[in-house]
Amino acid sequence: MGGRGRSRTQRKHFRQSRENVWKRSKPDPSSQNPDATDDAAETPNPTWTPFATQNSAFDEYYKEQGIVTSEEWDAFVGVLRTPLPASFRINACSQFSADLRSQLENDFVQTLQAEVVEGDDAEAIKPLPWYPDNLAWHSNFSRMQLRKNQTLERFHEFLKLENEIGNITRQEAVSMVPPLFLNVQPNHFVLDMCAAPGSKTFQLLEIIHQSTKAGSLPDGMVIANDLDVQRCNLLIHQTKRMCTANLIVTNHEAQQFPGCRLNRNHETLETDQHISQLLFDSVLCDVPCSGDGTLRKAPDLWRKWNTGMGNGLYSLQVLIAMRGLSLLKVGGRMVYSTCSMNPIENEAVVAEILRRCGGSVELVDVSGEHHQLIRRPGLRRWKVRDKGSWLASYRDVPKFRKNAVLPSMFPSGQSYQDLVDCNHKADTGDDIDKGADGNSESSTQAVENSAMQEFTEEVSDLPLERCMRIVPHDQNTGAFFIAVLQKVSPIPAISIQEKPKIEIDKQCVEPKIEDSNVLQVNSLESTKEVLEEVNLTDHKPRAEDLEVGPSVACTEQDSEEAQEPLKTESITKTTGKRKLQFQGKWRGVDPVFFFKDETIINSIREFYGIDEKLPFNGHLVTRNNDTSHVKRIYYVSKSVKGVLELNFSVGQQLKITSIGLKMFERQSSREGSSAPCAFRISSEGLPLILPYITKQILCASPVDFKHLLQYKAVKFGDFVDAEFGEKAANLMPGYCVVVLGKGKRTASESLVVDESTIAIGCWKGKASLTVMVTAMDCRELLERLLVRLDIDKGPVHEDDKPSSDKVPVHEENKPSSDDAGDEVQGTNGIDDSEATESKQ
Ligand SMILES: C[S@@+](CC[C@H](N)C(=O)[O-])C[C@H]1O[C@@H](n2cnc3c(N)ncnc32)[C@H](O)[C@@H]1O
Repeated sequence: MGGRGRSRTQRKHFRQSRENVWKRSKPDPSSQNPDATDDAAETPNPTWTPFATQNSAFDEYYKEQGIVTSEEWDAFVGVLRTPLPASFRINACSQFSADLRSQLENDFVQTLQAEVVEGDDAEAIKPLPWYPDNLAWHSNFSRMQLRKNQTLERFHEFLKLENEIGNITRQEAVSMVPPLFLNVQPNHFVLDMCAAPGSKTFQLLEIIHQSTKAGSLPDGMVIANDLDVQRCNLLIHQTKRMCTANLIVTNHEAQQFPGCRLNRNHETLETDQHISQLLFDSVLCDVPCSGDGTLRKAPDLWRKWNTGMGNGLYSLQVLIAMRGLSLLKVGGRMVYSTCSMNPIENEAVVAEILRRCGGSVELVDVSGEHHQLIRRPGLRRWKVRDKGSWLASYRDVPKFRKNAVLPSMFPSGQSYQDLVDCNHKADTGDDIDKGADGNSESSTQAVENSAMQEFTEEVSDLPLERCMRIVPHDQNTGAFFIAVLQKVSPIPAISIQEKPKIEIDKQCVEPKIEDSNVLQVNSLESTKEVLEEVNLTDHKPRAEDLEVGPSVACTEQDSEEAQEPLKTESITKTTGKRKLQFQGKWRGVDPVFFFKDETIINSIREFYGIDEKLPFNGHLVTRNNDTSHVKRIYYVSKSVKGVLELNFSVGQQLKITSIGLKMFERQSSREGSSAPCAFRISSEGLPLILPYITKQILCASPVDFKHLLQYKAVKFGDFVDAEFGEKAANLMPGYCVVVLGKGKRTASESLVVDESTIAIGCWKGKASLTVMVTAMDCRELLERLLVRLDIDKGPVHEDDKPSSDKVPVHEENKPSSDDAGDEVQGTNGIDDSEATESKQ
């Protein structure tokens, strides 16, 4: 499973208004820097001037924080000012992962080396040493070079195509690190709290699926959540390439992610309920951040950077991380990560959550894991900068800034009063260990001294050196911060003394960084205090998110009612065919229904001869309760089914934007007029269902399979293997599956499906077979087959040689797609455009 998504690109929906990173259309005199000329060679436009890759506030800030030594400073900023080299990852679940790796190792490594600038001894491309199995690669070409340099075209085309298909993912090297430290297992329930655009979700799914056999599904699952709907769509598009039935995409504020806890009454009622609340084995908390670790990719940030960006996000980051920990099972791991270098968004957040969890959460020492990854220890001392002043302790915070600068942002995590109290305790001898000499007076004095010391330069007493900071000049990457946390016991009931008032200095914070590291200022406006584990009250949805029907103000009562899914059906008068419109609980999101229409299910099972071993009961869902209008039927794994059942029992607390694997699609009227079954198998669903299909399936010789991919439609009489042509002619009209045969007498071969089996969906028309695979997928599959089977040079087996009356199909005599064209709406007419089925 996975990595064989045959989806059509719908990029236009997702193109962000992101500025092109290393060029600027209109010169901005205020930000021009005559010294920053190092990227000028990249552009063909002589009037182009590079970004000002300098910001004195940035320099002052990070020099003072000491994230690198003063001797290293020049090397550090020097690398930050150069474009980021491209990196990518082979999808471990792809059928072609070994082929792709071998192509990189044996072909591109050599051919691309010629393109490396003379005198530069760096490798053109190389595997990232810390990533398992040579699956992640670093290239010394920037994205711009790949786009502009014609001799790199073949490699660039390779990256684009394989990325689109889902065989590789282009991803920043450092962004691949957090999932590696999560220790995810195939049976894990994983929560990815801030998941869009989804590169780490994809990695997590790969791990879940890593040892899955053909036709089976892992026990684990991933819930990928993001606050931003548009970005959720991008995430759905990304993860569709994975072809997984083990994913739910949700759209919540992560700090209020619902716990879906069943109350006791429910529990007694639903005796067969397997899951009684949402708790996860692993949580990825890749929070929104200021993103200055991405400066090499987004140099525009040089101009925008200011200290308010990090300070303003601190409270939200703490809230999200706390929510993640409360949803984590005891014994589970949570990785907290940012692409920011700022200690306020990093060590200060980690320190605060450790304090709040009071020993129930440990910061894990991962220095022995993935040791080839060069990382620096986390800081134990830092300062806060606010409104142009350096603050060494909370004592230094002016009164009017006390709402914006919090005690917990400082290394001691204490307010002045806390320290005074602490000294007082020391004075009275409470809670203070006697000194080794038993001299309490000297101990008290020592504490006082240390408290006073902290006023001048605070040092955290937590083991923050266990955090990891990746800096760009260590291994030619972006920057990243990672902390691995383990929950060792339930989080105690603590009263949060510090009520973090989320106050953003809007003058300081730039609200738009249109990148994967988006700063979401608006999300903060509705942020509330996180619910502690002990009072994990059921999540109350935001009123504005609830579907209450047109022009009805949402009252508290409405939202209560909305918690009862059955009562939320409302009849809406529409002008179209559909009079009855079932509204879901969440505004703008189609509701999820278990699909139980026996007539349709039986007709599908019967038509394709689907073995009963593939369970349908409770595994099929739709986004439309009107079965006569259902367009798509999705398949969900057992784990996802369990979560869905729980979600129904708790009043649909989860706002689900996407769920499961698209398995069946209704034939359009043109396609389906002559087909006995109204549904075809979707290309995403084919790998899962393939081992269970016993009808409408044929095995083609490599030559005939190649011809299908090349010509898209082949007349029955034109197949090289006449027996295959005959069998194809005898199929029922409509959708069918053609498997690439391995043996000699392919058409009569008994079908054995395993992970390496390659199959495509076709349409059986009156006179021909027509492939139902996108042009791009055909191209990619052909390329892979040519490499793997060496079939370009002619028939693979002697017996397959065409006889004089079985002339192979050439371009000039390629079969007309007359009959197929009548029925198939564009041979590749697979419409993947909708993330959810709002138009069903
Ligand atoms: C650093 S990016 C995540 C990158 C992602 N993990 C990946 O690897 O592709 C942060 C994400 O957090 C989302 N976000 C911002 N505020 C949020 C909130 N309160 N709850 C959930 N997501 C939020 C943003 O929309 C953004 O997509």
